[in-house]
Amino acid sequence: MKQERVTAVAPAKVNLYLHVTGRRDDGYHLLDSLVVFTEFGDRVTVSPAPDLTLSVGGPFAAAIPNGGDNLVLRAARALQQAAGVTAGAAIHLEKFIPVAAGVGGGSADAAAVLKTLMRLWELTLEQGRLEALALALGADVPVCLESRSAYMGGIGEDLTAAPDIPKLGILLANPGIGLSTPAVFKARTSSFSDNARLTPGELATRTDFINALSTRNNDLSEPAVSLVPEVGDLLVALGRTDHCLLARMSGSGATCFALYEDQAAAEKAAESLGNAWPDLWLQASNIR
Ligand SMILES: C[C@@](CO)(OP(=O)(O)O)[C@H](O)COP(=O)(O)OP(=O)(O)OC[C@H]1O[C@@H](n2ccc(N)nc2=O)[C@H](O)[C@@H]1O
Ligand SMILES: Nc1ncnc2c1ncn2[C@@H]1O[C@H](COP(=O)(O)OP(=O)(O)O)[C@@H](O)[C@H]1O
Repeated sequence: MKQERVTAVAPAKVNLYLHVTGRRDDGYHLLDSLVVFTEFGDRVTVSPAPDLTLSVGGPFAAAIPNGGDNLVLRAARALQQAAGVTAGAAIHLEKFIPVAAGVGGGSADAAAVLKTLMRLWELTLEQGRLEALALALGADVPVCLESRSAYMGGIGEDLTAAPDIPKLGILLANPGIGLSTPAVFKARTSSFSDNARLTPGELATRTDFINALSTRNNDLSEPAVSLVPEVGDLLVALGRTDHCLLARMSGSGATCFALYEDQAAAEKAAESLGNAWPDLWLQASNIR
């Protein structure tokens, strides 16, 4: 039956650890990261229409381009071309994820629009072609297609599903300052790190998992703090919230996260942190 309207959540991405393990000749960096997704995210809706159009709503609508530069329209056009589609679509994006924030908002939107348009246009695209199309849109788009916990290698295209990870609540916190991904990679001064995938034993219990994560890093937080010192203050503040298990920056920042036993503890932490730091953007959720 022809789809009238297809909706999907575009979940925020979090790098629980991120090691920079090398650099390619073209300047892209090789990564080793455990990537997870939150229950919180943007929302993408596509409906039949003769042309491709985009409308954007939600709290961060004004922070993204609403024309052809928007990743959502770039993704839709790339899919149209790859599959030889002549139909259009009216795309509506509700933007709840902060922008240029290290939580993959644009990548999640691009992945969600690929998935929803494939259903709307009743397309089957070979998985390898879809993944190549996703990677051409951004290094984080392939992992967002699955939106499941995964180890990410290469520049983002080498994905391995992660075993089940213990249930955890998460608090996302953003100081309201955008950080450019290339600028953060460029500001790195330290040497390359090793790959550091977790062993099955390190995933056995929540305590084992948190201990294991504590021995890994986000190699981009040092350069991010050098560019935006507020990120360092935020990490200290998150680490001091009641029952915080781990506080760290995600991706190239500036969003930081803290892990808790459940969402209720994350919500309590959000309340106390919000009182102390009123212009902070805060969102409690669970890891999916
Ligand atoms: C750092 C990460 C970690 O998950 O997340 P974010 O901070 O963006 O959320 C990602 O690798 C980002 O992915 P994404 O944001 O899609 O990157 P792209 O648009 O492809 O690349 C933007 C720029 O970042 C740098 N870049 C990106 C990925 C990578 N593996 N090495 C790099 O050096 C390059 O300078 C590139 O020109
Ligand atoms: N739909 C979109 N959502 C977010 N950012 C977008 C979108 N389309 C284009 N952009 C641009 O992509 C850049 C990266 O944004 P984002 O994906 O939020 O960053 P990050 O990967 O660091 O979380 C920003 O400069 C933004 O203007």
